[in-house]
Amino acid sequence: MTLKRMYIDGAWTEAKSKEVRTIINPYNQENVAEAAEGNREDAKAAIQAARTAFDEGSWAETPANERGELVQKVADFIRRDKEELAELESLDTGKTLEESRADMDDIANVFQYFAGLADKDGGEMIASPIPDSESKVVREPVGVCGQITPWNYPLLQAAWKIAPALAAGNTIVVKPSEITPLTTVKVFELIEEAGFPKGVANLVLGKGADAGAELSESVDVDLVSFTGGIETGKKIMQAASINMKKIALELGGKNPNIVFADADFETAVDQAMNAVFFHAGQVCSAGARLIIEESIHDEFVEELVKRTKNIKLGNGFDESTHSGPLISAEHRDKVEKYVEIGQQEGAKLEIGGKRPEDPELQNGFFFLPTIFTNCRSDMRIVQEEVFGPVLTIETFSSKEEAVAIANDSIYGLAGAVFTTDIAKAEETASKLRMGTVWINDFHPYFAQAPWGGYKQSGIGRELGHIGLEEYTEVKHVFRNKKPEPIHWFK
Ligand SMILES: NC(=O)c1ccc[n+]([C@@H]2O[C@H](COP(=O)([O-])OP(=O)(O)OC[C@H]3O[C@@H](n4cnc5c(N)ncnc54)[C@H](O)[C@@H]3O)[C@@H](O)[C@H]2O)c1
Ligand SMILES: C[N+](C)(C)CC=O
Repeated sequence: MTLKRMYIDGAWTEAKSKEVRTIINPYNQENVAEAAEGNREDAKAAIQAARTAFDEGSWAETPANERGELVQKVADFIRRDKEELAELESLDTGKTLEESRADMDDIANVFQYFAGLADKDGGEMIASPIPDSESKVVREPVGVCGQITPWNYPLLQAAWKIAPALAAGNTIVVKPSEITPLTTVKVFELIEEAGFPKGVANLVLGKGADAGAELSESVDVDLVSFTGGIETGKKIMQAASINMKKIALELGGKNPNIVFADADFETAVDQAMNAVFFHAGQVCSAGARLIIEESIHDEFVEELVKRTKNIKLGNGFDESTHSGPLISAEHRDKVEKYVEIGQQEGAKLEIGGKRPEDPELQNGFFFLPTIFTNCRSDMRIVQEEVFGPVLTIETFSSKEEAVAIANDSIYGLAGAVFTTDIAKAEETASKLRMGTVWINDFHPYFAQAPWGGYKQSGIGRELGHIGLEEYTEVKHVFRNKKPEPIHWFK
């Protein structure tokens, strides 16, 4: 098995400690790769390489269209190597190959989008109120960016950070989740093939508390962008204060899905299933809180339960599989614990709530799709992010009540409303305190639209033109066209 290595200052390197981690397939726990397990020392070397490359200046000063051309090459290579990348992603995460292929399409689009944006902002002239002066606003790269990513969408979340940061002229150090590094390593091979100058893009592998913490603490890092859990996000925010580095945090969610009685029944049931059970619920924006109008509750639940019985868990490489396993034994323990909590709190278990008995699934970290009714907003199972295939169902009898329940959360990542009354949909959407609201749909995201959370779901936005702006500093340049003494101090 070839060792997956780090990419630091234009060279592939093992961990200074020589430590290695075995990467497993969560479907069957088979070893799929060995990866260098970096630590703080490796992260320091990567930060130093990025610092030198930035301070030396040639990357930031490379014409923006040329930076864009290199980023575009990565998009092209991802399309060329799509199948290999998709297979690696499915081996690493257990997600279905179909999902991984769709992720690779999205990822290539993200690189292409930011490649195209690289040279579109030429700055802005300001109407200066001071006679004989010129005032302009320009955007410049922030500097060295630390980028820390999670395991659920390993390459997608990395792409949302790598592509805009490089297009804007920053230098980067990426640290993927230690349990799912394979596609990020592969993309660094593509970055090398594209011909980025040495030190501009660096990859460090290893645990969050070591390599990741170094990225958030180092005074040589100017910006840290993190996608992951809320508790880690708090640590990163605190560590970032050491040198007031800029922060971008994409955190968790406990996302409401409001279904009015006048919604198209078939669409709403189908989408509610997909909202919560897609990728075994391991999606930040999973529709884990179904908030349904009382009058259709019983019929809706009956249909959901019927369809949930038919979800086929299995190997992501098998075309008949609907959903793969959870990522790890530890994560499945967490999901199980929440199911226990839900039952203790008085929620009614309608289906699931345990591991499958199918002998073929015993080596994987599988958990049955689970539905709870009789839920209330004050329950932990409703408030806390389970990040697994667990749906809670609450009811409402007025649109005001639906909004109040939906907003009763520390999170504000995403939510949806299903109704055939467009005025009601728009009014409800306007009252939801979330970064993304879908009307009669769930889950769409794309390179052109910003993504991020209100409240404790995060700080900042990725994607869209704002996703590029996050990687820039704004500078006002004022020029006196007729300089002369002002004689304030005589
Ligand atoms: N908002 C979004 O767009 C979005 C997208 C995907 C996932 N998520 C969230 O991610 C979470 C699941 O991912 P996870 O379990 O990998 O999250 P996590 O917070 O455990 O880990 C995320 C990354 O942070 C690193 N890390 C851990 N401790 C660290 C520390 N002290 N300092 C620096 N880095 C550290 C990890 O090694 C990993 O690379 C969920 O909460 C999910 O909602 C959010
Ligand atoms: C942001 N998204 C939806 C792609 C992945 C969240 O986990």
